[in-house]
Amino acid sequence: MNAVEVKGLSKSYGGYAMNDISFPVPRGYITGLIGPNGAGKSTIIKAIMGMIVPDGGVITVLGQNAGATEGNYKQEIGYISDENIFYEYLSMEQMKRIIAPFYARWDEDLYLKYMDLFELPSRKKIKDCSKGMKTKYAIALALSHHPSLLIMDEPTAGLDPVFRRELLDLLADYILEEENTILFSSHLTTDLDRVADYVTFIDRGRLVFSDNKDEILERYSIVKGAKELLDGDIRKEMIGIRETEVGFEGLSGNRDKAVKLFGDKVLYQRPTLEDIMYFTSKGGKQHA
Ligand SMILES: Nc1ncnc2c1ncn2[C@@H]1O[C@H](COP(=O)(O)OP(=O)(O)OP(=O)(O)O)[C@@H](O)[C@H]1O
Repeated sequence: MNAVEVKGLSKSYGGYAMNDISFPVPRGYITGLIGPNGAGKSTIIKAIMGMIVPDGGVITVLGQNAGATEGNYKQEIGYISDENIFYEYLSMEQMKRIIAPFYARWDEDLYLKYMDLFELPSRKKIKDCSKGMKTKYAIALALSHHPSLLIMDEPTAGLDPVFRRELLDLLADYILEEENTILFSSHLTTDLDRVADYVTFIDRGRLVFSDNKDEILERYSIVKGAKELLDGDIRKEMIGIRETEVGFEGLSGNRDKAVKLFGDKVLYQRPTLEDIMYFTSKGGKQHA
């Protein structure tokens, strides 16, 4: 079963168009939403949260239509925005007192545990918090009402490497519990390399793929070879190519086919999500 289903989503703004995006967020797993700056990740997340009205498509969240006013499915969602959505002039404690009553399953002890764990001073005004502190605060609030679906828009962007790791451990614990689900958007893909089960990749408003992460990393391959091998055949097979002084490095979307075509004349390496994002975006631009 899917916690979220996005079907045929489209949305345009001035010079930007997102067209016919469909992907699932399977229940019980971590799905990463990746893409370069401006790809449309926040637009998709806002549409899932019912915060913007799409031009077309249907989004179901925990069995309800996104944006539906009836029902209380939002009780089940912990949302971490990439923007500050709190009243800046309030302290963290004052803001919490406004937010907590909206949630039937608010757990004050759990909130205090996270505030302590994240070393957040509750009397500090939100405007005086660093970017990382604000993110930690948003995470504490989001987790303290026992959501079954955690939707995080670029949560690791302002965090130091130590806390980033702690957060990933925390998410790993969260996902162990019952049927909890995470949708996690980021252009910093190393975190998702580590924790995602499924990955949806958006590039300039179009869906590149949405699949099991391990299958994606098996299917794609980095291909490295000497410059003299770089002919039309190789170029045609590659999603993107980077030429260096001595040779080339490219990305193939089909490792088996590349091996059949080029045999042992080139080297094959398992890519990272960042490699896939880099070559797809760059390759796409070069051939546009
Ligand atoms: N309210 C708006 N009005 C006009 N254009 C918008 C609006 N919101 C988003 N856009 C445009 O839509 C496109 C996608 O933006 P979006 O914030 O979804 O990208 P993103 O993938 O989240 O990027 P980033 O990684 O930089 O946060 C961009 O070109 C952006 O300028």
